[in-house]
Amino acid sequence: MSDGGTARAGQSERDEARKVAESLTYLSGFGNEHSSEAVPGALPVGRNSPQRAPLGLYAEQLSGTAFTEPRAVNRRSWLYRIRPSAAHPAFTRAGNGTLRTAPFNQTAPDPNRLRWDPLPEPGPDTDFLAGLWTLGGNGDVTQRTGMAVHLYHANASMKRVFSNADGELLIVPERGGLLLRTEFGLLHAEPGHIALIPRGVRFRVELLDATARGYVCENYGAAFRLPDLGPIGANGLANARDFQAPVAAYEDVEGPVEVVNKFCGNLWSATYGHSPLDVVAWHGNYVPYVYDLRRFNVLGTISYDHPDPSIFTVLTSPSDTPGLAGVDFVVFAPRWLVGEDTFRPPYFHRNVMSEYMGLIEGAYDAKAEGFVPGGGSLHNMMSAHGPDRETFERASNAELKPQKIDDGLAFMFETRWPVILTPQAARAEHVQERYDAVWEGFERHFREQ
Ligand SMILES: O=C(O)Cc1cc(O)ccc1O
Ligand SMILES: [Fe+2]
Repeated sequence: MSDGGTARAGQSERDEARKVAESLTYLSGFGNEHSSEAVPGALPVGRNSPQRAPLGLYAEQLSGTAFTEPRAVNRRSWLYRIRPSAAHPAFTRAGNGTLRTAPFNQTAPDPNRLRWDPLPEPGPDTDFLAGLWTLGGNGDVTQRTGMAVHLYHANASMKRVFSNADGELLIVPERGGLLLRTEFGLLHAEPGHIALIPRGVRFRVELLDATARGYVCENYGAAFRLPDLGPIGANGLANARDFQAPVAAYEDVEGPVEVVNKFCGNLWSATYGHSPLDVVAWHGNYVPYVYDLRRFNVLGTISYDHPDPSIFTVLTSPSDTPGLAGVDFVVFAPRWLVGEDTFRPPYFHRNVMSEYMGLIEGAYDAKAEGFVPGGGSLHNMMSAHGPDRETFERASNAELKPQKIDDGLAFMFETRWPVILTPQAARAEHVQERYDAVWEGFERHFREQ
């Protein structure tokens, strides 16, 4: 096929995938006990593991938590599939590409404020998995602690299937829609949505546009959950009912399918004789999901001062110390600012937590320039940061009438441990050399009386 022919074939595949993505239906609710069958009668009734599962299917339990974890956090699903997952040959090592895993110990932890431009263009035929590029992270995958920050840039749909034994993947698209074909069914995520693939769940990413770009938080720790609301009450922030899980959908493919598994940092590959996305029915509460960040119910001050951004937490992965997250996912969504006698943008601060920020769209209210969609910044623990000079001057002198911030969508992965860079991130061509300059030139205004 000529190049033009390949491009046209790619376009018609994407059109097909988009049609599928736009006609999906979902099950709603975070952490619910869902059940779904693609063929009526495929789910056993009244038991999980009958002597013979309906329709000649094989039953399998997928455990996301230890069997004995408390009921409120216990996560598992029962899958009814055409072939047992166990039916596969040995995995052999594959190249890791630009994907890296904790422990991150190849660079000296960096106290500097750092900022990157977007990733460069991907090479030809780069699928989502090959397009993953690790910026850094913390913890130790073998201890199931910590997290990694990845970015991705892809221009081809995956033909292979991927699963990650190392942690869950929180995907934050910034450019290009995604169709995620998972064992549980199909999910559609556009920029402004997030998609979450639990640890160990197999999936394939198909592109709905010519290129796809975005961010991934890989969470080695406890599964993301909704934060407690405390005095906020029973509603608000991300509402549980807006999280959407797939309905069962299966591929009945006999023939070679490459399955790639990330295990303790390395990619391993095996060629199965069938598609492992062959789950005809399932039930349980360990499921992939999507969420539209524009549904986030943003709360803030209606009197004075700038609240801490924990009030914008969408999902949190608790650690063993109450209130101290392994990682929080925080969104800065459109909102009104009304604080009186208040410096309204983010304040200057030094934080014991480490902050990686990305931008999905538009601009962010603490930075006048240089923080661009697809780029990112890292303010490691205790590093001094906040508004750049231009933002400071503007906000200090602004007339404080009610103001709608609706020109952007930014987010933060905030973690209790410093983010240690990979060598490729430390030396990247797209690192901004003079980021410190955004805090240069603050005038001295101090007067003793
Ligand atoms: O640094 C940042 O821009 C993130 C941030 C936002 C905010 O509103 C308050 C504190 C904070 O760390
Ligand atoms: Fe900050």
